[in-house]
Amino acid sequence: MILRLEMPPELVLRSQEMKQADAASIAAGIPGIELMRRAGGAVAKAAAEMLTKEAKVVVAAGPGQNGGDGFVVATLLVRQGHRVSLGLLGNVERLSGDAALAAKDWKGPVEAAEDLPFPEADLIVDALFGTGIARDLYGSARAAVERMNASGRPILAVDLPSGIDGDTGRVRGVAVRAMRTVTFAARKPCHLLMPGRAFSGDVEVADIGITSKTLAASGGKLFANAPSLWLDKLPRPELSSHKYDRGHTLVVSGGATRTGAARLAARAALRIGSGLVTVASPPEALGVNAAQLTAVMLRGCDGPEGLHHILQDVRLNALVLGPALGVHSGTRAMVAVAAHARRSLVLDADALTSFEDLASELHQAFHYAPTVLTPHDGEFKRLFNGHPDILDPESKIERAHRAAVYTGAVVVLKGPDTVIASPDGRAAINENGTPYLGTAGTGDTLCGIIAGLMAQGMPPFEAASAGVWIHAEAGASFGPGLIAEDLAELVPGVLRKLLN
Ligand SMILES: NC(=O)C1=CN([C@@H]2O[C@H](COP(=O)(O)OP(=O)(O)OC[C@H]3O[C@@H](n4cnc5c(N)ncnc54)[C@H](O)[C@@H]3O)[C@@H](O)[C@H]2O)[C@@H](O)CC1
Ligand SMILES: Nc1ncnc2c1ncn2[C@@H]1O[C@H](COP(=O)(O)OP(=O)(O)O)[C@@H](O)[C@H]1O
Ligand SMILES: [K+]
Repeated sequence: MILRLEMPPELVLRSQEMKQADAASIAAGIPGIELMRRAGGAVAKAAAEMLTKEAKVVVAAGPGQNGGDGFVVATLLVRQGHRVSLGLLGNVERLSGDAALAAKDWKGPVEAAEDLPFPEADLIVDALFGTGIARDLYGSARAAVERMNASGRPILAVDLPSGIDGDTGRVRGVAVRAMRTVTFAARKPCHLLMPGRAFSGDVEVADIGITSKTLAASGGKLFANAPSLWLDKLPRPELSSHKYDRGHTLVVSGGATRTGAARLAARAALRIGSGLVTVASPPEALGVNAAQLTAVMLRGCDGPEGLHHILQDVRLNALVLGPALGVHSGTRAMVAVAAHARRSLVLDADALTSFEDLASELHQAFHYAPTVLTPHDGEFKRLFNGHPDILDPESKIERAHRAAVYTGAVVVLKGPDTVIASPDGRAAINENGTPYLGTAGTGDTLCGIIAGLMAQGMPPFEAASAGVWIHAEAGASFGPGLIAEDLAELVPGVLRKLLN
């Protein structure tokens, strides 16, 4: 992964926002057909890179403007000397707007999309549906997609793979499995969210003349998670810094047989730069924790009262609660103590599951202190069980956002496509992870990284986004055989790249 540190944050636009950006560009003087020609031109260029001379290209065009792009691509590839078959879903007379104009330039025959000779193609161009998909595919649309996939030939998708929902990344019945996708002006959520990301192949963003100002005015709150989003807020120790300037993170440990999670989080907090880190341990686990901690400090902590007592020390400015704490009322009471103490807080695992059916106790609970919740899907469902307004949206971004608004916390909804959502409407989608992160204890490490960043003064949305990215980058740099213990040790290498 190449770090592009000076880049502005990369905006991701939803279908409606993209439509608005198209309309604003047209109003500003770029005719719609010109945008379509540029879009088709970019796809034709990508196609040409994948083709040898006089190759056989099969273009499948849909009934909307995505199909219009397909007509432009077909026309350009014929001019370049390729043998092109074009098929349409529906008939040419029913095309409208710019797609109808683009179709006029096409001088070849128009076949039925579902009957195209896909198996004979050197390259298939998928221009069936883009951002305008409105329902699940059936009938001839479904047949065309199934035949395209069954051919085993390489597929280049126009804007997004047909059948994928642009905003959610969900498969609408069936979807094209593309080798490569050329999209326009900005990536759409489906290029980053699963399963759309997997269907998109390599994604390239073509500049079709829509300015970054227009894009920002049309969207502006959804980002691809990358250093450009938070690097300016990543803590760097000053020449004069001492450890107390770099924050003090407290991680609460589980009982005698459940202490590993806290130590994983604590070590990660130390590695990310928290000046001091303390594990708060139940009395019966002090021995086992003491035997395995060195730079991390240790204190006895007997339940919620013990935590309240420890937090009288105002230098303890960030907390991790949840990993291996146990699912019970005592854990809920500790969350209440922590929220009341108004320190930076990361809640994970049992601290979330302990509120199963009791999410209303967390309603607006975190408005007063920087708080990050880090549920995986299962924890999220348990936590918001009985809150269909939060659980039901098909978009992972929307679910995370609603949970953030409900609780007042930044929500990190984990997975291969982790979404970080702030109550203020900002959200980021992470994409630099690796499936090797799916191993016991990596979530505990993530908590420690985020808390350690907040301990150093990083605001919660940026700390969560940076933490998720650094964690994923560390995991990806190791790859096969990764275990949670490796992660904290890989953090310095990632930090070195970011801070140098
Ligand atoms: N000026 C613009 O707005 C530009 C638009 N562009 C292209 O336009 C696309 C968006 O165009 P549209 O909004 O027309 O949307 P689409 O072309 O993605 O699809 C809409 C069409 O498909 C039909 N449809 C939707 N779901 C269906 C289903 N399940 N089964 C059968 N038919 C279905 C709709 O009735 C409509 O005719 C973008 O993805 C992009 O490729 C580009 O040309 C760039 C410029
Ligand atoms: N397929 C995947 N690709 C990328 N990241 C993944 C994948 N599967 C899991 N992860 C990441 O691994 C971590 C697992 O956390 P979690 O489920 O809480 O595990 P644990 O409770 O064992 O610590 C999360 O950061 C998650 O985003
Ligand atoms: K498409």
